[in-house]
Amino acid sequence: MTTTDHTLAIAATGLRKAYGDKTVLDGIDFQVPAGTIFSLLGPNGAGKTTAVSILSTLISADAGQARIAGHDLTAEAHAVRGVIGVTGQFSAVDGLITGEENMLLMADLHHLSRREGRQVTADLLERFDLVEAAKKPASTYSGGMKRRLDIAMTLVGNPRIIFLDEPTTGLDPRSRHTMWQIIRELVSGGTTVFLTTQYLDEADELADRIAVLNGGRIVAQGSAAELKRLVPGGHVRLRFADPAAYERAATALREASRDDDALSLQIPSDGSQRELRAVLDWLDAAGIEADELSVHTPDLDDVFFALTGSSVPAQTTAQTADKETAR
Ligand SMILES: Nc1ncnc2c1ncn2[C@@H]1O[C@H](COP(=O)(O)OP(=O)(O)OP(=O)(O)O)[C@@H](O)[C@H]1O
Repeated sequence: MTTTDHTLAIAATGLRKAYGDKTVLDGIDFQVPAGTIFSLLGPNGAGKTTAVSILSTLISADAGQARIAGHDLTAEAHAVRGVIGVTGQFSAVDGLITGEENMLLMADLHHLSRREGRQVTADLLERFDLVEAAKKPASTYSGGMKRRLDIAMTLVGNPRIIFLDEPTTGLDPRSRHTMWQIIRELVSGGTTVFLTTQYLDEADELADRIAVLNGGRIVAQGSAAELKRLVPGGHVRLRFADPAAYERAATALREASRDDDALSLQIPSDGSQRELRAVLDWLDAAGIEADELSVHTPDLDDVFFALTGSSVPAQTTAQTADKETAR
């Protein structure tokens, strides 16, 4: 890695944590460059929340070290708290008071003057589309509104690094997309985001780097594209309208698997330009024209399954868009 230390928002080495004889984190290492989104992806109980709790100084690790914005997690815990914001699964929102009052309370906690507090609150309520709801008790907010308020409250302290622990769990598809948009905007403004999720499509959409956590260990780490290359499953699909052309192609292309009903052939491929060109050249040389050619690259579902051996949460499978690209 070429990144020098001061450009790293988070650097963790050998983090361990056990509860009794149950090892939750078994020595995990990762680095998060400033201004990027890092996603810790793992099934229920993998240890994601534990990792966030350690990195945000809520609990201490049994072993290992971490630096947050250059500050040592244990020796400089106070400085660490000054640069981070945390939005957890259990919201900090107080339902009995209004959204605006929740924000003002946060401004007080950060020792902002009354004027500053009012200004920041007004700006953030506007930015998170909560102006209309601002004077209503937060208990009347929808799940998506509560999450937005929660993040807005986290931003009052102007943190450079934000930990978002499963920010879209339980949200409907529209609210999830709004949340993704919010996260992207945060990062384009220079904030670093450490995101935990059990949703592969979420990590795929947002993260610059993804670490797959399973059984207390990071079993793979890389960009979504790098992770997808770890697993087989890529192929090119040729579809024919003319049964005779289909037959000719199927006879000549022995390695292809056939789907006689759909008149389509599937050829294993890594989806690279070179392999795609080979298929096109072969079609040209044989004088066969396919009516449709599509490339399927393995998606994170395939990766997750291959790495963790566990099945993917049902919601994720349903929401994962078809990754086929047709021409
Ligand atoms: N305070 C605690 N005492 C004992 N066990 C704990 C404690 N906190 C967490 N655990 C255990 O550690 C494991 C990891 O929990 P953690 O909450 O970090 O997982 P997670 O990946 O965030 O899962 P989820 O997606 O369900 O929130 C779980 O088996 C959990 O039961």
